[in-house]
Amino acid sequence: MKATLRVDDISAGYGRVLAVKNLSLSAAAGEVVSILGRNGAGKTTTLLSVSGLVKPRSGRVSVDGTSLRLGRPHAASKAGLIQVPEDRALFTGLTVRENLAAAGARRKADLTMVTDLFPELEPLIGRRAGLLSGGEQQMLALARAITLRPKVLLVDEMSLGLAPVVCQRLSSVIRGLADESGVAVLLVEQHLSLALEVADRGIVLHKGSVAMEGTRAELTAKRHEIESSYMGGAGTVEDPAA
Ligand SMILES: Nc1ncnc2c1ncn2[C@@H]1O[C@H](COP(=O)(O)OP(=O)(O)OP(=O)(O)O)[C@@H](O)[C@H]1O
Repeated sequence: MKATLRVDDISAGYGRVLAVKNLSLSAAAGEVVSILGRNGAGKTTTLLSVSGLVKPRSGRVSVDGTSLRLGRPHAASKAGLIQVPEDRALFTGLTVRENLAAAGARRKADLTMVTDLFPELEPLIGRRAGLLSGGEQQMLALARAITLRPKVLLVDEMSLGLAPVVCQRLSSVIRGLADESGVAVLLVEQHLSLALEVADRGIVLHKGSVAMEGTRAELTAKRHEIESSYMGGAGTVEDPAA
């Protein structure tokens, strides 16, 4: 399968901390790839390296075979790499409609697309984002990213703090987006069963490196090992100079 997103041998970090080491991954159109691992394993840094918000020290990120200049978020989004940030980054004092407009989704077709995907948001369109529930806020954050028509959607910790039923709802939208619109998805997820349910493939990070990777079936067969060795507890990379 031809990769839409290809990440080759990237290393990235902060000061003396090397958070991601020689990491490679790919995602094809219509494929959902989960990035798993415990706190500090390097999942968010991987996404930020792809979306250009962190500049990797080395390596290559390409979309449809074209290399991107590293550390350029605007170029990354123009190339179709759209990130849903972990903290949702909504304007809480603005309405749902205004939040969408601020992201460039002003046309009627954009709003129709959002309410088709998330009918739950339709009656809330004039409500301030700060008054929405956590699940509704996450729907809005996801909707906002989708209206930018991503080739590759980068989703960070979507399920954090949300009820299981809301997580199921969000992951079914993500699955639908991949299946019906051919969007490639990189999904950072702490919730193993949710990640395995929605993903086609997954990679497990440990201390900034890929410790395991496989298809959903392969990772599901190893879920106990993943859980005991690579999820929960601290997996933070050590500062070599500390
Ligand atoms: N802004 C930063 N400055 C310095 N170190 C950082 C920064 N952000 C992350 N780190 C460190 O980089 C390493 C990887 O962090 P990262 O956030 O990528 O991991 P993660 O797997 O996404 O963890 P979490 O699930 O807690 O978000 C950790 O050691 C973390 O402490």
